[in-house]
Amino acid sequence: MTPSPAVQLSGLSKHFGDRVAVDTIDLCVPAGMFFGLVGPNGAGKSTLLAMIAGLLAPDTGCVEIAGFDTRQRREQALEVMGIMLDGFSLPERLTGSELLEYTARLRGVGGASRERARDLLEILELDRARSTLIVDYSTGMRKKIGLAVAMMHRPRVLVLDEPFEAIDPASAWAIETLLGQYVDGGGTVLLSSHIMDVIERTCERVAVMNDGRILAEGTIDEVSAGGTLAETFMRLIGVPPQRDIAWLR
Ligand SMILES: Nc1ncnc2c1ncn2[C@@H]1O[C@H](COP(=O)(O)OP(=O)(O)OP(=O)(O)O)[C@@H](O)[C@H]1O
Repeated sequence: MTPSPAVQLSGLSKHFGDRVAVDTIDLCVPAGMFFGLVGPNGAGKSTLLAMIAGLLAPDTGCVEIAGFDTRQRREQALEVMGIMLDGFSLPERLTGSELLEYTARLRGVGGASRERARDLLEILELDRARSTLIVDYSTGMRKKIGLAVAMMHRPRVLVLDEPFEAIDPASAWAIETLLGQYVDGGGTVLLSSHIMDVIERTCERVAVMNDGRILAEGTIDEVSAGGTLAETFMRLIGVPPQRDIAWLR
């Protein structure tokens, strides 16, 4: 029997007033896939990911995570998912280790929690800040602890909104390796990013989004069509108009 797709979206839409943030999207992310979502600012990526994560109710359509409908079988869908979304608040008065211990208890990780927390803190180079409160973390450190929280219960599907934003190159490499291992072990990653070379290097498939719609979807080679992903992006989205600004000279 073929496994259910990790993420299946059918006719998903979301409006904010007159603005259509997500416009009737159908998308299938197969299990075991490293999948990238790219698009310009305001394309609707965060809105789409928030609906997938079950944190924003769609106006129309449905989301299934590993075969579980996020409305009808919400508990099961949330159980199999790890999420890191933009603007997700963290408990500021805990240290990174305390937050992972707390997450492990909430998620019922049990005896494996110490080893997992140690591995994640080490790989994400947060172990040196073991006793630092989250309120004192840098932006990049907050991203990294958010990723560790998402991974602690070893979910089947990881939904990550811009996990490489504000991350230094060495840490980005560590995160790429970590996510690569997770996918090699059968996990599914769905992430958004503005960093095209990371998407090209890590993802098997990519979707290009603009104005709430998916303009192209396929393997990196299919979507890039002999060029680079950045070139395809510019071709599909268009380049902002350029003009000479006299006062800059
Ligand atoms: N809570 C909200 N209320 C009103 N409008 C919103 C809200 N959230 C998003 N929008 C609008 O929906 C559209 C899509 O926004 P979204 O944040 O999903 O884009 P994005 O692709 O994630 O952008 P970025 O790359 O800049 O993070 C934008 O026009 C945005 O202004």
